[in-house]
Amino acid sequence: MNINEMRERQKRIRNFSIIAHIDHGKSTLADRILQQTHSVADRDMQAQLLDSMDLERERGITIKLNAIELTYKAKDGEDYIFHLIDTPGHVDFTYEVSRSLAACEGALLVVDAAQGIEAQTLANVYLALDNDLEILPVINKIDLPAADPERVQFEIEDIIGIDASEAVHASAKSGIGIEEILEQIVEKVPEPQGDVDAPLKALIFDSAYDSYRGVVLNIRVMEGVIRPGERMKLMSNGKEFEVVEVGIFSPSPIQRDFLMAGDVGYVTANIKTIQDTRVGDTITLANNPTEEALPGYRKLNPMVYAGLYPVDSSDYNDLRESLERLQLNDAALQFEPETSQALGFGYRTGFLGLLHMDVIQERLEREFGLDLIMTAPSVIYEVVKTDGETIIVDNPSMMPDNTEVDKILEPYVKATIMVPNDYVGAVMDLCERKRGNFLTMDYLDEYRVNVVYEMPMAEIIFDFFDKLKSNTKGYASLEYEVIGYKQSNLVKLDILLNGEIIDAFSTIVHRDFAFNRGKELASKLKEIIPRQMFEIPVQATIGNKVIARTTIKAYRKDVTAKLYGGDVSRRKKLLEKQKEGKKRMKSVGSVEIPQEAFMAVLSMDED
Ligand SMILES: Nc1nc2c(ncn2[C@@H]2O[C@H](COP(=O)(O)OP(=O)(O)OP(=O)(O)O)[C@@H](O)[C@H]2O)c(=O)[nH]1
Repeated sequence: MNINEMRERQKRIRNFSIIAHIDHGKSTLADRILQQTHSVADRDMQAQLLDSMDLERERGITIKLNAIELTYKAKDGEDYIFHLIDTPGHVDFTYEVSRSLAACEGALLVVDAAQGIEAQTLANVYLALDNDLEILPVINKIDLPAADPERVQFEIEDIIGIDASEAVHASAKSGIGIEEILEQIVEKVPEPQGDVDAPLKALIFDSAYDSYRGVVLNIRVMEGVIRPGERMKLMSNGKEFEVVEVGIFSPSPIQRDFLMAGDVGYVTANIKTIQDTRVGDTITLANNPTEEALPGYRKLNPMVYAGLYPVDSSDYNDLRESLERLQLNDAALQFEPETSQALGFGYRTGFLGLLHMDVIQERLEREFGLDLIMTAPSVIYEVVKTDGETIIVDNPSMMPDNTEVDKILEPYVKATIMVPNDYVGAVMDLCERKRGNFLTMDYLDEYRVNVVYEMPMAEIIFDFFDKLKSNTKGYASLEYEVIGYKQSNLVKLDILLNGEIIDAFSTIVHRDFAFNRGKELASKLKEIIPRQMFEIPVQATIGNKVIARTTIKAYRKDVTAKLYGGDVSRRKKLLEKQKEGKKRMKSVGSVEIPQEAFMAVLSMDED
């Protein structure tokens, strides 16, 4: 294809993503679009094709980026080339959203016709507006009896401030409005602007590792053309590689002769070391390089830290390799070696939030076959010692002795909670109990209120989100951003089993909560830790002071003994359950501790 043909082709490219709050129907709509453009034969159509990982399918959330090329024959008779770039919907993954938006010119904004706009929708819309994207509102689920598209249309205009008069009324589920959406993409999403004749400038927006092809880079070409056989250069480190293959996903990979300005596709170049490529980096050509790299991405720092330990210590190296793999396209995941007296060798691992943490743990277990113990998550504390030195503590067991601590500062967030009128009282109650300071409250319309609190992040990462959902029948939505550090009256709470401190159980708590939390934790552990051959005293302490004590009694007989002669299948089941439970146990000294125990601190009901 010559340059002029490429310029003609470029006019028919449309790059867009779909932004939506969780559950508003993004994946269902993406599937419909795929179906309508005949990218996938109906019989191959698995529900929710874009969510490629099993894990995503099970959880029903989208956590990895995906880009798919589709061909759409529009009413004007032309074939258009669509690149649909998927984005995750959860608050932890905002950074991935901004990554994919940087590769698009437009975005479909999907809003549930019954739920209306939620806090996270707003956050994503602002990201899209920051990236100068054309936003096409889609009011989805109009088939629901509770749908109120007029109200939602008004909301979009009123709250977001964009014109929604041409918002498509759609039902992704029943296939209503899909064609109208496709036509609007052709008409309203701008064609890509980059010069195909300029030196290559391509943005790496995602990557994955393939054992045959090495690192597979997902790129958006901004300017120029890239072809197999050329020498490409990574602008951040100057490393050069020979391009082996370029292509697109449709949704399975299809090789191409080139990718040009405006295209979204993949590149392989025999890149074997995952550390060589970084998401957000710019690719150019070695013999005709561009002068300036693309802006790249804002670097995100982890907010939450937890210890990750292999149940079987011989898996330690595998754990490191697996974490490196995941880090390849997840720069926010960070880790470094750590040693616990109780758990042995592992990694202190940093995450963006609890969901991110959960997803990483599950991927490690499922995709890499590792059995892991994870300790309770912690935020990062700033500790000013009595000798004037300030240290950073991301692991409660590393907190210096009380006598050496002058003051402890903890991260605070500004939490914006969008909630229907009726639940404002419940939300405020909860925020006050979680040490929140009220900031503002705005009525968005006659039904909904934005309640804004400033709160310690530690309270948010514990069980705030679950409590918020249960106290508002699931109607509240939450968004938060870190605003800085504040001094708090915090203490370290230790747990002793058999008279020995188990470092992995240590937590930092507010002094006012410490007594209750200690008591609750001790009695919870008594429930969770199975009885053993001997009696185990459980103590909660602050400094040297014991604030709570319970005892795990020794067991006397086979758990199934009393079922003898009775129902055999039940006995089998019980034994199987025991076996399963075993897998996730860690021997600490002479005590077997199940994974659940390390998370006990997260699910306490002391307040
Ligand atoms: N009634 C009705 N239900 C819909 C419609 N579109 C999607 N749903 C349902 O809404 C639920 C959520 O849809 P998804 O497509 O998984 O939502 P999502 O926005 O992709 O969610 P995440 O992947 O978690 O971000 C599913 O149970 C869908 O079947 C619709 O038009 N009408």
